[in-house]
Amino acid sequence: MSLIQVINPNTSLAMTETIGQAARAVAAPDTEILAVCPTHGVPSIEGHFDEAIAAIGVLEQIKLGKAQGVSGHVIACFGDPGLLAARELASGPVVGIAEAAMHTATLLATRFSIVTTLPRTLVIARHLLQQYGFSHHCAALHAIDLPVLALEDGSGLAQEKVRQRCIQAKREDGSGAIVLGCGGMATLAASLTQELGLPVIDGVGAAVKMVESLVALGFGTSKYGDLAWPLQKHLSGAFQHLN
Ligand SMILES: NC(=O)NC1=NC(=O)NC1=O
Repeated sequence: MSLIQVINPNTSLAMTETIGQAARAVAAPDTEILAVCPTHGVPSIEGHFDEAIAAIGVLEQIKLGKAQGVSGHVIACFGDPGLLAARELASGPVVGIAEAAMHTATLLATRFSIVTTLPRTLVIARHLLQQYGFSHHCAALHAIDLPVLALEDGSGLAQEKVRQRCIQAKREDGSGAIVLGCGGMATLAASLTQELGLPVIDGVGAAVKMVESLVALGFGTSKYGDLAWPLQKHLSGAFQHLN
């Protein structure tokens, strides 16, 4: 039995539920999904400032997950906030949804497009493409120009905008696959794949399967080199609980 912690780095309980649903939809029968979010922090992550705040919440959840004996962790925000810091802290594998979705797309198509939320988050996706080495695989990036939490307002407007942008990307980009650039879009992937006739990839599901595979192969995060345990220091004030 594997217990995989899926961390929504923002504090939206509705989005945590959406993300948990997407994770459970693909999890193996012997995998239990523990969908969590920080108790304090930022309600949605839409820029560098939000990512910095969210990263602390990710580290708190990693620490809690370790104490609960989880086999591995998913960081379910498309900016992969705190990913390398989380890997220093974690024993098991830690996979971010952007990284997972991009890797998956390159296994299915020679070029992919990304459809995300606000235009100001496009640069974050571009930075990740460079960091992970996928810049030359990404044909185009699109933003629906709606805030992250519009995906949870029940109107269906954001979901329809995602659908329209995916149709446009298929028509214009020459991409063979599309990556959904927000954890809150996770439950849209299967229906869009069906409708568009090409892989529309949700990073939550991709990351859950990658963590399952890494655990099944007997791998945890390397503790040799820069991802070794954090150096022992006394953390003070608001960070004492991370000691
Ligand atoms: N590009 C994004 O929309 N990133 C995200 N912000 C969140 O709060 N969750 C995401 O996945």
